Amino acid sequence: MATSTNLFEQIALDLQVHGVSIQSLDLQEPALLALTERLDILSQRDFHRAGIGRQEEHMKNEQVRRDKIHWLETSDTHESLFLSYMQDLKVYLNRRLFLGLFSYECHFAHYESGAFYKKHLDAFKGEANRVLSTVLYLNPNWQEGDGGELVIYDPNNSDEILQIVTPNYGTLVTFLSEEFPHEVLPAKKARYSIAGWFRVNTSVGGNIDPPQ
Ligand SMILES: O=C(O)CCC(=O)C(=O)O
Ligand SMILES: [Fe+2]
Repeated sequence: MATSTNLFEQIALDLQVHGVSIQSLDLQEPALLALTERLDILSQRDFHRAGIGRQEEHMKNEQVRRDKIHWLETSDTHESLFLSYMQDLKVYLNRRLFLGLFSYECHFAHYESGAFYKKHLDAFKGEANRVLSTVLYLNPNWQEGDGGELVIYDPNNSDEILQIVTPNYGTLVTFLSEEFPHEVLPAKKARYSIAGWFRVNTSVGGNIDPPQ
């Protein structure tokens, strides 16, 4: 935790001032190295098309997003290392910004060449309990021209581009889920990332949601 304190503080400041943060992890960070190792072990069979529902939803879904995902779980030692790193970030941000973040969930995402994710919000005001979105990129040597940029739009004018982020290895993007529309431009080669969400606890009547 000690070595990541500067980064966590920087993220807290960015969020406080801008609501969005673009930083880089230390490239020797064990949690990052663990993810790289895990990606080597996972096969394409471990990835599933994101958000598949009924057949017609599947068709609609295809127009919106084309990534394939694999959820992280604490039962895997590599995945667990990253989850506990994000747990540390959660504790830090709660202390620093009083966000009341309760849980974190995340998945690997694989965008094949040609895959994209159209402009969307990760949460809707008043409805969702997703508070903070995070995206960490796992692509060494991503070149200009490889596409796959994350485009973040102005919350007050969703046609106005705020930031264009190259999905470079170690880059960590954090933003307020209800505020910032964003999209992934078509990738021209395989693109890997971890997309995740911190949630608040929306328990009612003593039922804990999300479950711990
Ligand atoms: O991979 C990215 O850059 C963003 C992914 C995203 O927006 C999502 O999974 O909700
Ligand atoms: Fe998103």
